[in-house]
Order: sequence, then structure tokens, then C-alpha cells
Amino acid sequence: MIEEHFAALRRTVGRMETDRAVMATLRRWGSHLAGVLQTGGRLLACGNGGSAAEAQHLTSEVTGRFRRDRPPYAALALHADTSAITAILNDYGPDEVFARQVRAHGRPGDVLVALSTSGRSANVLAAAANAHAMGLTTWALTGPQPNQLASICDDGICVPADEVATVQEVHLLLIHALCEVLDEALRARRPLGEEEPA
Ligand SMILES: O=C(CO)[C@@H](O)[C@H](O)[C@H](O)[C@H](O)COP(=O)(O)O
Ligand SMILES: [Zn+2]
Repeated sequence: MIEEHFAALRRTVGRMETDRAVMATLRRWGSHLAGVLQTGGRLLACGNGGSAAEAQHLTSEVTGRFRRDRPPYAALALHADTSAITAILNDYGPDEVFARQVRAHGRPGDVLVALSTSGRSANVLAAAANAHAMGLTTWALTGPQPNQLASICDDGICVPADEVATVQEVHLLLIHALCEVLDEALRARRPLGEEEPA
């Protein structure tokens, strides 16, 4: 029933909107990410299916822009290079498709955002484990807790919804909220004399 679909989204958003921990996490992430990007670090993001699209939505907003003009920053969605993906899949197997790229593109201090509605996709778990071992900061966006991805990442937001679709829809809301706080933090950190174009 489509009414139930709308109701599930409304319920979940309502629950998260009043969860102070979620807002605090987003603000902490925005401010940390601003520092990483402005000092030459990079954002990596990964996920499967709908979560791949969400990962790419986030990185495109960082490299392009969100609401206002600002300098571009380094961000990569790890499923987007189809030649690398097919070669790694073919030569090393499915669990390595993101992990190998984390090892190639990640540097200590960079940030990995790992998205999984179930929190148990092996390739996303491997990416997070590799990133952690290399000294990247790892953040999880998942479905309900407990789940393995949230437990191995440095920080995470777990969406309390039963349906994969609802979790994905709320992930996009969280991504836009993160872009909002990131832009605020970038503006606050910009040195005097480097105001953004009108
Ligand atoms: O978008 C959808 C369902 O809405 C699917 O493509 C879904 O993302 C795929 O089944 C993924 O493989 C699920 O992976 P995960 O979220 O459990 O890590
Ligand atoms: Zn957007």
C-alpha cells in the first residue's frame, strides 16, 4: 500500500528529527569533514545498489556544490569507475571491489562514508575494515542497529526503519543535512579575504 510507504517515512523522519544524538552526529561530521577537505584530504563513499546512488549523490555535492557556490573539494564514489570495478571483480572477487580502491585512493585522515541498509554487505564491510586499518575515519549510514557495519566504523547513524526503501530515503535526507552542515563549517573556516562569490 502506498499509504503505508508514506506513513513509514513520516514515522521514521519524526523519530530521527527529535533524536538529539543524530543532530549532534551530523554537526560533528560536518565540522570534521570541513577540516579534512580544506587541508587537502579526501572523502570516499561506497554502497551497493540504491546506496551506491546515495554515495555518488554525496560525493557529487562535495566536488560540485550543494546550495551555494564554493570551491570544489576531493570526493570519490567507489562504484563509479566501472573499468576498475569490473577488473577488480574479475581478478580479485566481489569482496574486494571497494576495499582495493580504498587502499589505492585513501590516505590517513581521509573520511570513508560507508552505506548499507542491512549493515552486512561483505564488500562494504571490507572497505570499512581496510579504511580503518589505514587510518581513515570511517562513518556508517545503515538501517536498524545493531549491525556489523555500524559496529566496526568510528561513528554511525542507524535509521530505525523496517523497510530498505525507507532507510534509503532517510539516508538521502541525512546526506543533504550533512551537506548543509559541511557548507556552514566550510564557510566558518574560510580565512578572511577569501569570501565566496556572491
Ligand atoms: O535500491 C535497492 C532497494 O531499494 C537495492 O538496489 C539495494 O540497494 C540492493 O539490494 C543492495 O545490494 C542492498 O545492499 P545493502 O543496503 O544491504 O548493503
Ligand atoms: Zn542533493
